[in-house]
Amino acid sequence: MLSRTRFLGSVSRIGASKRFASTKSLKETLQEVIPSKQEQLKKLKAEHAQTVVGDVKVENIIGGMRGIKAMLWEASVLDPNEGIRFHGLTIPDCQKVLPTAPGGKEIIAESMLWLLLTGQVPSEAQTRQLSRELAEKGDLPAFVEKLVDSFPATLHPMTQLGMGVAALNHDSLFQAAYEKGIKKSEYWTYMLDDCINLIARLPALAARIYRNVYKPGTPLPAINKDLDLVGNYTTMLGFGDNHNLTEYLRLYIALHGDHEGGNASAHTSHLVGSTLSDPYLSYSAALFALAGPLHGLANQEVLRWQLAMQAEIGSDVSHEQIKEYLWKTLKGGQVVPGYGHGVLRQADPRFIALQEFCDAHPELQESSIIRLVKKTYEVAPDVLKEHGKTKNPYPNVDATSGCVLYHYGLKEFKYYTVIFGVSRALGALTQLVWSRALGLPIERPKSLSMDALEMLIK
Ligand SMILES: CC(=O)SCCNC(=O)CCNC(=O)[C@H](O)C(C)(C)COP(=O)(O)OP(=O)(O)OC[C@H]1O[C@@H](n2cnc3c(N)ncnc32)[C@H](O)[C@@H]1OP(=O)(O)O
Ligand SMILES: O=C([O-])CC(=O)C(=O)O
Repeated sequence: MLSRTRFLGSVSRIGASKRFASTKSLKETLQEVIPSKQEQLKKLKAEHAQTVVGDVKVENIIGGMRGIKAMLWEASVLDPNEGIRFHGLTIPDCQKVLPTAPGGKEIIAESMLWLLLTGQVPSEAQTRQLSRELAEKGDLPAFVEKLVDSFPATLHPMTQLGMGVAALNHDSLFQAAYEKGIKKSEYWTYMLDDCINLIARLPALAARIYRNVYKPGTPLPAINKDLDLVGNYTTMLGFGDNHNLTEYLRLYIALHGDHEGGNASAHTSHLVGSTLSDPYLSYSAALFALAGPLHGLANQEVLRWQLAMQAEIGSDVSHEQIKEYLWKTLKGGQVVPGYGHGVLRQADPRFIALQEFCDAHPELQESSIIRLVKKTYEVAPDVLKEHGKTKNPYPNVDATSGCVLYHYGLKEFKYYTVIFGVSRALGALTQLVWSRALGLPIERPKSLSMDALEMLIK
């Protein structure tokens, strides 16, 4: 198991620029950071355009492009064994240096967003300033409220979220400016404004969907200008008085924010954005990728699977009983949800961080579903190794994320991927700003038919 202590040494490697951000606003900070990144890209193009950094095998082409280094993504890089680093910072590094909410211990969305966008650790004051800006911009336009209210409660919450986000493009500043005719060098500023407006509005949209589907007729509280984004989100969901759930959601939303660029949701937003679609349309598309059970929807599937296990074999079970249940799932031709990964080859450090949250909260240690998740983790890797198919027999973040929500009373698991969707905006939208600041082109890889591939091989 990867331990938190294993990572602590890396905090000392954080560069001075990352530790001491100035008092400038987010836009001013980006204005300062962008020229050196533009210069870095110019140099890479001039000096290394023809340098080979990998080769493409037939297995990559027919295997979901796994392993091909083919995208620029600034905010985070994923190592198969160590997991994610955000601008070089591991999760424990971030837990040490990123500002939390007043009275809270967990990283908040605003400090993670600042880090992702600028590569700098924000000060407390900058974090609060961003919280206020997001709260001030958080209300939904009336027509979007009406649209969401018109959806049948039977429409999956992720479909509702994607449609709501797409409709918000009515107010896209980038699209309006593009129509007027702005210079390429100005694209990123309008992108940034759209991205901030979208992130600000996600809690109200996502909470409205929750209320409509699961708590119809209950009043949605107004946004509190003195609360952070997730504090407001939890309050609007109706769980504002549960401090531990609020803290858990802060951590959850910060950690799920970015996972480099190749994952299906981030890649989708990058692809759509590369056509100069605005951030609302780009991120709406990303949400529909996140809604697949092999990706974000796995957190709903994990809970469904763990509850079915609990119903069949009980809560107080032996390793042997869990092993048998795992084999039953595998022999039934199904995947074990929450295990395996396209890149990771060790337990996901996000999983570890969420498990540590559970270990630090006595009410979670006593929870039968959390105990079952932990016990499953003690057995599943060996079973998956013996099964011999998956390249990574270890848990990913989804193996535990939904089960904690369930324990805290947020039991409607079809809603869980919506929370992931509120989070993934941090990283996907960050890259849209950077793609425009760096002037990246439309994405258009080459495809081949099997006949064409065979000709190439000959
Ligand atoms: C936030 C996230 O998106 S994290 C991922 C969430 N998804 C899940 O937890 C769903 C379960 N896991 C999976 O389906 C896969 O591991 C994925 C989709 C995450 C990664 O897929 P791949 O990169 O193709 O995995 P890999 O190369 O290891 O797959 C090889 C084989 O092992 C199988 N396999 C992979 N993971 C599992 C698993 N958890 N249980 C059973 N079989 C598995 C694959 O289905 C594949 O079988 P096939 O050859 O019959 O097609
Ligand atoms: O990286 C991936 O492919 C899937 C994943 O864990 C994420 O997107 O958070």
